[in-house]
Amino acid sequence: MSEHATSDLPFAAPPAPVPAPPHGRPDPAVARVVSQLDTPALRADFERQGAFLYLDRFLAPEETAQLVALARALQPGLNRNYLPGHKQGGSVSRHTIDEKAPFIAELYRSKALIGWLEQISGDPLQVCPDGDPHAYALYYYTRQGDHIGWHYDTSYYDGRRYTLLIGVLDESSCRLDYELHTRNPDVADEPGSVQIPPGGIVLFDGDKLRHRITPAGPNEIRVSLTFEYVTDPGMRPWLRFISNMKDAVAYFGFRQVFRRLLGGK
Ligand SMILES: O=C(O)CCC(=O)C(=O)O
Ligand SMILES: [Fe+2]
Repeated sequence: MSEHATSDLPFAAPPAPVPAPPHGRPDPAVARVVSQLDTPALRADFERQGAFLYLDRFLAPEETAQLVALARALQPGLNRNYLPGHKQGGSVSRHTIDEKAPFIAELYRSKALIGWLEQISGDPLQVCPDGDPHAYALYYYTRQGDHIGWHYDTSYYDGRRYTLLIGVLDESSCRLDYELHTRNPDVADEPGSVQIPPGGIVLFDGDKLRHRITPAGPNEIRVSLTFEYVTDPGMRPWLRFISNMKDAVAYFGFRQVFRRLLGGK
């Protein structure tokens, strides 16, 4: 079901060492960025689009460059999955990120970022519990046909689940296709399609946005970073089981998802 891939790198260079963090922490950089945005107008856009927002520019160039360097450095350790008809691609879980790319973990917890997302969504937001391998993760589309079929980012939590996608690398023809308002009988469905440039973002309520990533062509690469925030981090035990199984099979592999339960690293 999964393998460690090292042979599909479209880069000539050998894997780079994990780069040192840039000067300064991500939080002040995000604070600077969001202070320059017209947040009330963006909140209105989010509402009008049924809990969806796309910004082609968000992160500052330094933080974006850091993400690009980390994505390239972590690529050799990714976990590849193939679910016929639904998904093919690679991912790096929050556990690997914690070990090798703490800059990303810090960005995830940035108070300025979470505060801004709360303003846009209108919901008080919390980070996901430590055991959730999906709390923050990198997705890689590096082989021809890598894609994710139509789906919702269903919340298994007791509260709502928001997904923040951050564009990291896009040298691909992949598109994020989506349909707004599908769960709202009073508003007509509204299709759309974007590519997320490095440093751009997409924010949505996972239960409201039907979306997919179209298949990569040959010699293409796309990497996106996903952050998941919730309004209530409680989860019923059997839904936790389903969520863990989905993450093990579709994303990160059993070792990453169940390593705490199994007592391993
Ligand atoms: O790669 C992306 O940008 C989004 C992937 C996605 O929709 C998912 O894994 O649920
Ligand atoms: Fe998704």
